[in-house]
Amino acid sequence: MESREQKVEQQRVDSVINQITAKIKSVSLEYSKAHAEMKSVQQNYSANTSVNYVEVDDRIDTSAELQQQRALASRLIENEQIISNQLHVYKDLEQSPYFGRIDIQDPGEAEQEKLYIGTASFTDDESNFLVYDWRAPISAIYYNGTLGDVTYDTPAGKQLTTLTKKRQFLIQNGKIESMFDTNETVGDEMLQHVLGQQNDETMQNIVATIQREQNDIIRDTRSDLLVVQGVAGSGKTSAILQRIAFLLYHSRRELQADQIVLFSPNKLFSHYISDVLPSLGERNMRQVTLADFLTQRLQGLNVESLFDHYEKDVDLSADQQALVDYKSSSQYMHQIADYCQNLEPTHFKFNHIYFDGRIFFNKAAIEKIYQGLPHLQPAERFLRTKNILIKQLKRRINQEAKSDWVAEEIDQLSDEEYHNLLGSKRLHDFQEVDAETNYIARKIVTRRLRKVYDAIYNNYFLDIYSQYADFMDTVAIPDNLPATVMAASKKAFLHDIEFHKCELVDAAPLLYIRDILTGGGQNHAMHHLFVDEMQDYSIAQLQYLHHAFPKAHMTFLGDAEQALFKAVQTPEGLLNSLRDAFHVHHPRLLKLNRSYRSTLPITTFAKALLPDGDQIEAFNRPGQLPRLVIRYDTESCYEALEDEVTSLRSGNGTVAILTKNLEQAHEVYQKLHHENNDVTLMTDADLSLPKGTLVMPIYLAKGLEFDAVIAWNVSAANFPDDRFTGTLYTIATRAMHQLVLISLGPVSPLIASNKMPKSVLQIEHELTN
Ligand SMILES: Nc1ncnc2c1ncn2[C@@H]1O[C@H](COP(=O)(O)OP(=O)(O)OP(=O)(O)O)[C@@H](O)[C@H]1O
Repeated sequence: MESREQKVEQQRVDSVINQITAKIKSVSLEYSKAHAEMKSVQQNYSANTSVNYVEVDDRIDTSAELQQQRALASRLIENEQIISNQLHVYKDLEQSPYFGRIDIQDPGEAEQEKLYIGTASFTDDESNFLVYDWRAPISAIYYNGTLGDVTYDTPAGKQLTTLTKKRQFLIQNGKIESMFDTNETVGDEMLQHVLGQQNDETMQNIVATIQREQNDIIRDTRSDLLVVQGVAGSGKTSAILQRIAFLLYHSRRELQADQIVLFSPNKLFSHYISDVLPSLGERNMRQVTLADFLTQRLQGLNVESLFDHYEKDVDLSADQQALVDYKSSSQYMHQIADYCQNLEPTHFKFNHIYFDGRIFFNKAAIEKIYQGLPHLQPAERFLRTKNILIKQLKRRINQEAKSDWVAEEIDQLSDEEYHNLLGSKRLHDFQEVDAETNYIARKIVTRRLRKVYDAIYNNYFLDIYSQYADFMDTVAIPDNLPATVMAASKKAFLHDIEFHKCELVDAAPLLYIRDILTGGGQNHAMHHLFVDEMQDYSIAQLQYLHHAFPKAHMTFLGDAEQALFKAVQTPEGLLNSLRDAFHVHHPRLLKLNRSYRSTLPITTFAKALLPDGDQIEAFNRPGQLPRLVIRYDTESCYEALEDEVTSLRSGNGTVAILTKNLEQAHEVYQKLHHENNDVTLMTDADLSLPKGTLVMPIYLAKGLEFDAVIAWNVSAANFPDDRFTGTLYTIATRAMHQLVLISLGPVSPLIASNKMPKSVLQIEHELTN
C-alpha cells in the first residue's frame, strides 16, 4: 500500500510532470517552426543549384550565393537539432523526472532545502530548479555523502552543508514504483532491481545507481593519467561513459564530444555502448579500435589485428616471448626516440618517388638535399627537404607546361573543361592571352603530376621500413634476448613488408619512428583519451597513443585478470611504468573491487578461478549455481550443448556460447546451425548483436554481457594450465544470470582444483562404464 509519504511524493511527481508536459508542448511548437523554416531554405537551395553553369561570371556569383544559403541551412539544421535534443530530454523526464532527493541544511539558513536529482535539469517558469542535473556540483552529495556534515566542490571552492535525508525513487511512466530512504550511496534494493533485469541489446546508463567508488572516477577533473583497475563487471565501461557525460557538462564551453576519443576492444562493443551518451542528452565521443587506428595510419599495410594475435600467440618459446616483451616495452620506445634524435644524416633511408612507373625524384638526389642542410633536428631537416622537393616539383611543372603534349591537350579542351580549369580566376585577371594559356597549361600539368605531389606531401620518400630495420640492427638489446632472435625478427619484418603485412608488435614502433622523423602524426586537438580493456595493450602501444594525442588527459581502464594469453601485471606496477613513460604530473590509481554484472553464485565461481580472487566482492544477487556438464565423446557433448541451449533459451533473451578461439566457434556453429536456424556466428566484422543464440570466440565478447553463457569445452585438453586462467575467467564473467560449462573429457585443472570449493558448482557427469 502507498504510504502517506509516498502519496505526497507522488503529488510532487504529478505536478512536475504537468509542467514538463506543458514545456514539451511549447518546445514542440518551436520545433515545428524551426523545421518549416529549415525546409523552406533547403527547397530554395536545391532550386538554386540547377542554375546555368556555363558562364563563368554567373557561376561565381551563384556559388557565393549558394554558399551563403548553405551556411544558413546548416545553422538552421543545427538549431533544429538542438530543439529536437531538448524535446528528447523532456520526453524522458516526463516518464521519469528524477531518481533521487537530498535534503540539505546550509549553515546559517533557517530552512532545509529539498533537491531532486534526475538525468537533466528542469526549471519552472520562474527559473526555480524542479530537477537538478545529476552532474551539477550539489548532486555529488547524492552519490558520495552519508548523512551528516558533507562538503562538495563548486567552481567557487569547497562548500559545506548538512545532509539530512537521502531518498531514492524508481519512477516509471510517471508513477513511483518504489522509494527508499538510505544512508548508503545507493541502497541495494535499487541495484537489485536494475541488475536483475534482462540484458538489453545496448548498454544502459547507470546514472540513478552510481556507486561511490565509480563516482570518484566519473568526477575526477584533476588527474592527467587516471588508471582504473576494476574486476570484471565492476562498471568500468559504465564509469567511462558517465565520466564523458560529466566532462562534457563540466567543460561545456571548452570541450566538444569529438575532442574525446575512446579506444574500444571491438566493433560489437562500439555498438553496444552507443546509446548511453544519447540517453543522457549528449553526443557520442569518437570511437576507434586499435586495429582500425593502426591500419588507418599505416595505409597500404595489412596490420595484424589483436584477434589474429590471439589466434596465434598461444605457444611462444622463451626467446620469442622475450622478443615480444622487449618490443612491447617502454624501453623499446625510448630507444626509438634516442635513435631518431641521434640519427646521422647519412643513415636516413629514402625512397625514389615514381611517376608512371619511372623514377621522378631519385633517392640519391633526395639524400643529397637532406645531407646538404645545416645541423637541425631530424623532423625540421625532413620538413625542409620536403619543401625543397615541392619547389623542384613546381619548377618541373613550369618546364613541362611548355611541352607540346600540353598545348595539344589545351586545344582539345571543351569550353566547360576550360572554364573549370580557370576555377575562380576571371578572364580579365590575365594581362595577356599567353599568361592565361600558361596558367591553364600549368593547371593541366599539375593535375597530371598530382600523384607526385601527394607522394611528397604524404612523406612517401622516407623509407620507414628500412629505417625501422636499421634501428633493429643497431639497437642495444637486453641480455635475455639472443641477437640471433632479433636478427631473425628483422628479417621476418622485411619479408612481411614485401607482402604488405606487419605484425601487431611492430606497428606502434614503426609509426613512432615515422612520426619522430617526419614531425607528423600528432593530434593536438584531442582533450581526452580513454582506453578500455587496457590490459590488451602493450606499454609501447599506450606510449604511442600518448604521443599521438599529446594534449589529452588519459583515462585507462582494465582488469589485469582478464588478460588473454598474457602475463598479469599488478595495477601499481602498471601505473608506475606509465608514469615513468609519460612524465605526467597527476597520476592516480583507482580500484573497483565490487562486481555487479553476475549473480552471486556466478561471481563466486569466477573468483575461485583466480589465485587472488578473494579481493573480488560479489554483489549479492541470488541465482542458480553454475552447472558443469561433462561428456566423454564428441557426439554426446554436442547433444548436451543442444539441450542446454534449448533449456537456457526458454528463460533468457540471449544465450552466448563462448569458445576459446575462432576455429572452435566455427565447429560449434556448424553443428548447431545444422540442427537449429536460430543461431548466429559472430565475426569481428559484425557491428551489432542480435538476440537469440550467439556463438563467438571470447575475444569478440570482451566488454559484453549476456543473459546466459555456455562456456564451450572447458576440458583439461583445451584449458590445460594457468596460461588460460584469464580466458576462462573472462568467459565466466560475461554471464549475467546463468552460466553453464561444458567439458569434453576431463575438466580443466583450473576448475578441478583444490581451490575450487565443491559447493560453487553443480556438476553433472555422464555415467561411463
Ligand atoms: N552502479 C551501477 N548501477 C547499476 N548497474 C551497474 C552499476 N555498475 C555497473 N553496473 C552494471 O554492471 C554491468 C557491468 O558493467 P560494465 O560493463 O561497465 O563493467 P566492466 O567493469 O566494464 O566489465 P568487464 O571488464 O567485465 O567488461 C553492466 O550491466 C552495468 O550496467
